[in-house]
Amino acid sequence: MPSTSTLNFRGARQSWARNSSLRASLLHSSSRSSSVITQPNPSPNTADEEDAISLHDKDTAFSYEKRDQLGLRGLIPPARQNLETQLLRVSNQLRSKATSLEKYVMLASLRQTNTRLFYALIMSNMQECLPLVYTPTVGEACQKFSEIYRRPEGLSISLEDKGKVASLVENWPVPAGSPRIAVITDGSRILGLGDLGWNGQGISIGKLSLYVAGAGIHPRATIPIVVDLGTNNQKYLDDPLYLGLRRKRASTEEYIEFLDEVMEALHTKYPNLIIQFEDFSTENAFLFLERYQDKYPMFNDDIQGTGSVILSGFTNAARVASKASGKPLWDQRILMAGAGSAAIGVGKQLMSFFQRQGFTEQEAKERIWTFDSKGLVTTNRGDKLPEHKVYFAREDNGDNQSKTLADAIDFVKPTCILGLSTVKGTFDETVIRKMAALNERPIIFPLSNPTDNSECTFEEAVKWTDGKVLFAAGSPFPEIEAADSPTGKKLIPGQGNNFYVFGGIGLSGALCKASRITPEMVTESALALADSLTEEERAEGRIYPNIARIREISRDVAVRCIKLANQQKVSRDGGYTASMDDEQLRNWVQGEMWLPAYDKLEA
Ligand SMILES: O=C([O-])CC(=O)C(=O)O
Ligand SMILES: [Mg+2]
Repeated sequence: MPSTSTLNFRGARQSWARNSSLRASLLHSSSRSSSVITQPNPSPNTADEEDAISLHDKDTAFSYEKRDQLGLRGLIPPARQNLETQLLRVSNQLRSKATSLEKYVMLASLRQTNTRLFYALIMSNMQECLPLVYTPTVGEACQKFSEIYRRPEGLSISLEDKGKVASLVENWPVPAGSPRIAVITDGSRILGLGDLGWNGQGISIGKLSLYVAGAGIHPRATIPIVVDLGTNNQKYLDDPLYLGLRRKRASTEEYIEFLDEVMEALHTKYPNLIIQFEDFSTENAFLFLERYQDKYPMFNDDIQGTGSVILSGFTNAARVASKASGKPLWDQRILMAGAGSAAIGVGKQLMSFFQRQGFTEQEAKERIWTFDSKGLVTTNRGDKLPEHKVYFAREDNGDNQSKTLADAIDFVKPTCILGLSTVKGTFDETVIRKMAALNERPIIFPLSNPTDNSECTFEEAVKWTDGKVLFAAGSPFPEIEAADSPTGKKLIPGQGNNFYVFGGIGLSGALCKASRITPEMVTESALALADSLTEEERAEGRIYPNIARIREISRDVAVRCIKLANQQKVSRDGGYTASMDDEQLRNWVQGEMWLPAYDKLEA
């Protein structure tokens, strides 16, 4: 093992030091421990002694006996404090920070120094912490990732490593078979912020923090990955602090060859690893999904995860809208502002809403319109459409070439508009008022992230529809109190963000050792999410469940996806999960979810 120069406690004894090597301490792993995964489906969550040490200090929670054993007497303040007291301290510290970015930096350093305390903190207050660890703050953090960098937290695989990726993967400090989930990005389209190059590493880390907090994946069983194929962001290329490769992005051929090597290396080393593709630019997102989905257990979060969550929120919103208008549930017309990876993914998922009600594929497709920067996407508008836009391109528009969204609304008469444009203000007053005039309960989902890119705010949507809107955004917005609400009732904005499902999808794949993440599993995740809304939540006007229940939701999504994986024969757990009834499966999944406790080692 490397030297002990990075020890938190330099004087600690060898036994402690062994687990505090550079790699172990930076990456939350123990090179000795093999407790993460053995056969057939062990709990990775046993908080044994080694685990506690490798997941870092319990600090003042160590008993005096333990301090003696580890050579820590005198290196920790005399007080013995449990997790709750430590939580109080870090919550206060967090609240004392002035900006969201400072809070992000503080939380990241807590994740690196006391992993359990970090997760205990965010799980104890999802509402406050989620926007700091994830959207929207993670967007700013990625933009400045090279500036705020302290220490490595994931794998960086760059073009410089071509031909050596397999040996690079060997450097990841966990035993073979252990990691369960990787999130991989090339940084080329981070949220709605464009090409951030290597700085996209922050999105892999953020998503995996949610995998742990929201789906109970063991922190050590996660691998955040950035593949660095250069960047076309000149600002970074000129910035001396930028930590990525200083070159323009590689050609598509080079790209494919390199990604093939990366996927092969990861899969060979970790055959059960579920690989989530995140924030690849549209063309590459589709390209790699098509290339790998029948070969590896992988999925694309922006195409499939977002599609699933919107299908779920739309289904719940359509039920409310149909009740209010007295029109049939299927009587929906959807106009999407945007035609990138998320938009097409959402469109394709939404088709299953119509197909489940008896529509053919063609009929379902005809209830969906796309609109991009050049106007309504049609086959006769005179430009060459990229392949992914062709599917939803209209042929039935006659002479109509709506150039503005307002024109398109007049033409399409939608019941629902979805914002996937990354352009703030796309849903302006004219657009929103038109939707309110057309519909009893207009469905308006401004989905672009982070908050600054949202097509409209919750307040605007409420104001311009007199509170009639059925709303979900990609990023969080504050609730509107009864006193300020045009309806006299408290209004709660939905957050149609893929975090509702990606954790459950990934968890299902990891637990049943799925050989593939099938499109049907993704659709199942949407149905499970829609079904998870309780009567109380419906009565509160929600179309998505309260995020505080994310663990329960991830469990239920995982259970449904595992059952489908068994039916589709893509699970590879030797019939282990197929042998369980529903309740057994639910309890087993629940038991597999890691909890950030100090457990028996607590003082
Ligand atoms: O990360 C998020 O908040 C949702 C997402 O995948 C994206 O916007 O690319
Ligand atoms: Mg994304």
